[in-house]
Amino acid sequence: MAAPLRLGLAGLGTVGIGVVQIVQKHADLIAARSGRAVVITAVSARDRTKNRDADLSGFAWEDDPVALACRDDVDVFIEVMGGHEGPARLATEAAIAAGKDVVTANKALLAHHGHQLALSAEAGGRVIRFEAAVAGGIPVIKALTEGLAANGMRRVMGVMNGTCNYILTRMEDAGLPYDQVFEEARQLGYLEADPNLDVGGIDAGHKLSLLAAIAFGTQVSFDAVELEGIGAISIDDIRHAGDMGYRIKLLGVARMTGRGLEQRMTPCLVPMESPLGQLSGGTNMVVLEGDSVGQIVMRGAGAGMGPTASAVMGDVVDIARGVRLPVFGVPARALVVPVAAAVAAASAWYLRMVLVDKPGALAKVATALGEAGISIDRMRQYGHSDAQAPVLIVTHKATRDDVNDALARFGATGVVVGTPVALRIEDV
Ligand SMILES: NC(=O)C1=CN([C@@H]2O[C@H](COP(=O)(O)OP(=O)(O)OC[C@H]3O[C@@H](n4cnc5c(N)ncnc54)[C@H](OP(=O)(O)O)[C@@H]3O)[C@@H](O)[C@H]2O)C=CC1
Ligand SMILES: N[C@@H](CCO)C(=O)O
Repeated sequence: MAAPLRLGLAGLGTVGIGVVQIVQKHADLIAARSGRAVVITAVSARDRTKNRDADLSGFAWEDDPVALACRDDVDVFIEVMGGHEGPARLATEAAIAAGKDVVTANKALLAHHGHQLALSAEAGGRVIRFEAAVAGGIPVIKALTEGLAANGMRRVMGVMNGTCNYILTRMEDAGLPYDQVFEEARQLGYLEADPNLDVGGIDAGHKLSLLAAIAFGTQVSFDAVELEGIGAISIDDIRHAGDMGYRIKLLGVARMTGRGLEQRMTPCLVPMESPLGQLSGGTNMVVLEGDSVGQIVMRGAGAGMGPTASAVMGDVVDIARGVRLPVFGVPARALVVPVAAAVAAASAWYLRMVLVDKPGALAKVATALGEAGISIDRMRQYGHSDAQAPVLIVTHKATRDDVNDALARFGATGVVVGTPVALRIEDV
């Protein structure tokens, strides 16, 4: 049998301890599948005295993750600390410079620095693997990079932030407002230290930018992702969307259009009976569409100790087996700089507004839509006892610019109360 593959593990939190547990529990199985033993030689975290619910006595300790990354007895540096700057970036760069392969769960690091890291790693003949960084335990990177390698990808999309999906489904199931469910999620420990990473769509946007790079052979371009969080979604929208046969999801969509690369992570309506519409709780779902394979739907745990460590160790086993692929599927130097699509493709839209209940109000709104070039598909007015009427409109296909034009025209009608809500309906 070949010499053992030696791991240096930086980060002993949720994911790091999950990695330790898998290495210890499945040492024989991993050795059999890898053709060599896989061992942890050294670890690093901030606080050496912390009780970590795992036996770490057989591992050397480094206070500094950069020192860990450079140790002679480390072949693969596993970065599960988090953060796109500071120790995660420094130690990953040091590991590559020291000739180590890298496995990371850190989507923020790769969304911001993935291209440069990939160039450095590939120049030195090293690999960076990041299955755990996108949709946790779902092996979507492997599916896209390997199983679908012979497809021209049409679209990748998905619900890739479990916390947001938990919040939206809990609002619907319990009939609770956003603020209350957000607080519940905080108490359950679901939210990132900076909750805006979750509810602002940033975490999921990081993940989408990595999928888009592989799917379309482009340099990671997180800055070009259109981001909109779930903070403005009301229980009224969830109910009304349901009345029209839809569920609201924080949905990421990436596709290459004639106008450039479209990447957006925004709240969207999807048909209730679709796989995405049926996705409840903290689960993730990724949908991959290739020109030969058609549509593939992958569903599973997007976070948590076991699922995320499973993905990290899947990458480690690949390295132990000798699998060596370019970081983003094609050599980093061949990845093209994407042109960002200035306007996303047209889609149907859900519009919710409150109208002054007086003759001709609805006609004024319909005229404004017509003037903006938007055709109405369906419309619904709710019964009401006061002088203000809630109205829902589902449009035929329109661009965001058309919708913005219509919203501006609504203001001039004098019959729309407050700010209307406009949400894209994704054709899934
Ligand atoms: N948790 C999850 O379900 C998922 C996490 N990820 C990603 O995995 C990574 C790790 O997440 P998670 O395990 O949840 O994070 P945790 O906060 O649970 O753990 C982070 C670990 O990193 C250590 N650490 C932080 N800063 C330093 C430093 N300066 N020097 C040395 N060690 C440091 C911490 O040390 P100490 O314990 O001493 O404080 C801790 O052990 C992140 O990039 C995250 O986005 C990806 C998918 C899912
Ligand atoms: N905060 C993330 C963790 C996994 O990346 C989520 O809720 O999905």
